[in-house]
Amino acid sequence: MPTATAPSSPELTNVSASTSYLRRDRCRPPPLHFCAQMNANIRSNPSLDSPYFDLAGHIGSRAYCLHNIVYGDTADETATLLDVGVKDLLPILIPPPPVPAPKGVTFSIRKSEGKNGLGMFAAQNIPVGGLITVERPILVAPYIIGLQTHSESDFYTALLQRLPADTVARFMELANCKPASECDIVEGIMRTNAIAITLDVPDVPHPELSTHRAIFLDISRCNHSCGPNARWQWDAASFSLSLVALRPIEAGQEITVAYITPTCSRSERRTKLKTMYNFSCRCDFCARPSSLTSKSDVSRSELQTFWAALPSFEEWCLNPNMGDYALIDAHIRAVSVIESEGLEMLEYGKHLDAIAMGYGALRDVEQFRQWAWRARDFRPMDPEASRVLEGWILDPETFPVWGWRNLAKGSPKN
Ligand SMILES: C[S@@+](CC[C@H](N)C(=O)[O-])C[C@H]1O[C@@H](n2cnc3c(N)ncnc32)[C@H](O)[C@@H]1O
Repeated sequence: MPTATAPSSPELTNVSASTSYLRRDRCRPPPLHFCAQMNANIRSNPSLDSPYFDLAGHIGSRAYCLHNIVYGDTADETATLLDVGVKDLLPILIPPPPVPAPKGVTFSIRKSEGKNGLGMFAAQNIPVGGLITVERPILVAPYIIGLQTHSESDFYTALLQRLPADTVARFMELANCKPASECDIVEGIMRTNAIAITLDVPDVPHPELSTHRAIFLDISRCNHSCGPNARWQWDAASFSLSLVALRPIEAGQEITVAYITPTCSRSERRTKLKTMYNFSCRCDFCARPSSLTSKSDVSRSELQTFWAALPSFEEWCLNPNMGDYALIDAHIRAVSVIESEGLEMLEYGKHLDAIAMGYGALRDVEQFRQWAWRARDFRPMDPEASRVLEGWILDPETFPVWGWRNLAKGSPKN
């Protein structure tokens, strides 16, 4: 087991007890070919959403500080390396998470057979949409650190030095999937466990990327599944990550998330996971018999293009040549594929909403109520949306698009 002591940190200018500013005087621009490669990678990465990223400009305009966030509602602390503009946007008092942590013990962390180490397991039955845990990060750093003076590992080490010894010890016990030939232990742990979070970025010519890396000590123990039963939900305002059930999870079942978007084929998924996280996936979906693989691959690729191939709700409402159930049937098919592939993480709630809307437009009270309840149950974490939906379920005639399809076809609304 590696020791929890952190080696020496990068050069810092101490300004106050809680914030240190990193010196930029030895900062050199990286070689042109490196900039070109990084620009191409970042601009083409849809999750970073930065089609005009310019590494040279980014580096030239960065000034960072090391700053510990403390919270009013817990004794937890987060050590952050942030662009000074981003740090200045943090509120002085960070509010508590939007939904209070669940009562009682919801999970335990223990050995997971076949999954290289530990995993998170449900300690009680958790309903669909149920909150499993809510956690603050111990450490946050930019996705790309625009200072060439130190290695990435040096920055992470400086952050660890700002945390209590028991927190550092727990960090050092996290999984490391990277070989020593690639990077040191601290960087390996970061690359294995960091979760992408989005922070508010300042509106300047070369903004910091909003995507940052964050470490969460409990949620990091969730293993991957190609049909996960839980998802992460980041709330930037309260600096908290919630883990939410995507379908009912029974006590004792492993809680899993998806490390990659699992709509590609089984072999592509396995190649990605091996390259990025160095493991051969042992999830239940990869373990299905090979006779089911090609059907599953086709179903997953169908979901990738589902929305592009579909007319909009308004088009369907206004076009009497389209069948009354054309849109509803397409969404019901998507729901059934999602359920058989365990992909509720993929806009499942949007399909439920669309089906309820379709039945509402057709003035079918019974079906409208049934699907609207399912849509509500899927997201109980959003109390305001639930309240609005409950109002419509109670009195469907108040639903904003009630009877629209019938109206477009020339029949009366009521
Ligand atoms: C973020 S950690 C997850 C928790 C980890 N099992 C632990 O003991 O802390 C990621 C590592 O867990 C293992 N892992 C996660 N999901 C897996 C899966 N579906 N099959 C096999 N190994 C998996 C891999 O070794 C991977 O690099």
